[in-house]
Amino acid sequence: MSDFSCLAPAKLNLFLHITGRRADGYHLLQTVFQLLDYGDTLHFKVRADPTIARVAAVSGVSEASDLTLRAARTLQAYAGCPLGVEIKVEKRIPLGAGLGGGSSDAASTLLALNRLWELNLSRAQLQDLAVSLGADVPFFVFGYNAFAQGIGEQLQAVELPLGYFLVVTPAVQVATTEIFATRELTRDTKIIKIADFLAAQRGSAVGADGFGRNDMQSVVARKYAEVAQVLDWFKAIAPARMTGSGASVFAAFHSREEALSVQAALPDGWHSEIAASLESHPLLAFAS
Ligand SMILES: C[C@](O)(CO)[C@H](O)COP(=O)(O)OP(=O)(O)OC[C@H]1O[C@@H](n2ccc(N)nc2=O)[C@H](O)[C@@H]1O
Ligand SMILES: Nc1ncnc2c1ncn2[C@@H]1O[C@H](COP(=O)(O)OP(=O)(O)OP(=O)(O)O)[C@@H](O)[C@H]1O
Repeated sequence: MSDFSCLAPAKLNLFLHITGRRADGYHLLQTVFQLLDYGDTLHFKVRADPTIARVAAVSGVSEASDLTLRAARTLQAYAGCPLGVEIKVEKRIPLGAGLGGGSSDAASTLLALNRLWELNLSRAQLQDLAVSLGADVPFFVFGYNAFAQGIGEQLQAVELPLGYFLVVTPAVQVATTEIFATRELTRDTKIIKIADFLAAQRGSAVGADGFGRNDMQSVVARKYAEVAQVLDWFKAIAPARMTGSGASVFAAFHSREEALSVQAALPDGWHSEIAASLESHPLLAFAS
């Protein structure tokens, strides 16, 4: 069906610090987002009438909550665009895994339709629209590996070393809202300067393992035994950490071979991917 197809890449949070809370209840974060070369594939077919439709449902995602449709409708209304689109998502990024799948699908929809509908909106305008779709969406529109603050919408590009990530996703979906609402969550981690992270990373391993932590990890591991089990397994093998609000856990390696050898040792039945780091969103050149 497709006029245009593109990747909606997954992300990792290399560390995730919760430093406070806004008056509206949203949490203030400091995090480094790493783009991966693996993700969903989106297909778009522009329509001459204003209909926005999905060709096939993503399993477990209702029409009303589908972030690709919400992104397209938000953009159409903002720009007063008379055109429509049919969208098909080939889903690879597991749901509720902390890999930003829905957010990335939404951002790629904004970037692709800005070009396909010939709207010429600026990146800053798209980022403003993005935050209304979810806290992780502005990062994917920004399109570079980034240090993020605020609720994730204040972004600063960072150069990260190239590397390979083994991402293990237990068979549970973690609800981000539930974890942010947990009373025992640490919400007062000391504010860092990005220079601290960059200095720690210089000359050290990819993924800057060791720098900072994921403040949601202990809460998620207590609630979801499957996540605790994956973190435990890695203890004797390689430094590993949860991404976002989980459930995925990742470890960083210098070569694909190293990642493959650890993957080969995983217990039978565990779902895993090996992904390389990506410097920028593949749609950036197309969308601007
Ligand atoms: C955990 C992260 O993935 C880290 O990158 C993000 O902070 C979550 O981003 P997201 O999935 O795009 O989250 P959203 O869909 O915007 O928010 C889901 C819910 O999580 C809570 N939420 C989210 C982001 C944030 N900074 N503080 C929050 O308290 C809010 O209750 C919100 O209603
Ligand atoms: N295209 C989509 N792909 C995945 N989830 C979607 C999509 N559209 C809407 N959603 C909804 O968003 C919810 C969160 O999905 P997602 O996979 O992005 O979570 P996540 O990886 O934990 O995200 P994050 O890292 O941003 O917290 C899903 O449970 C689903 O209801």
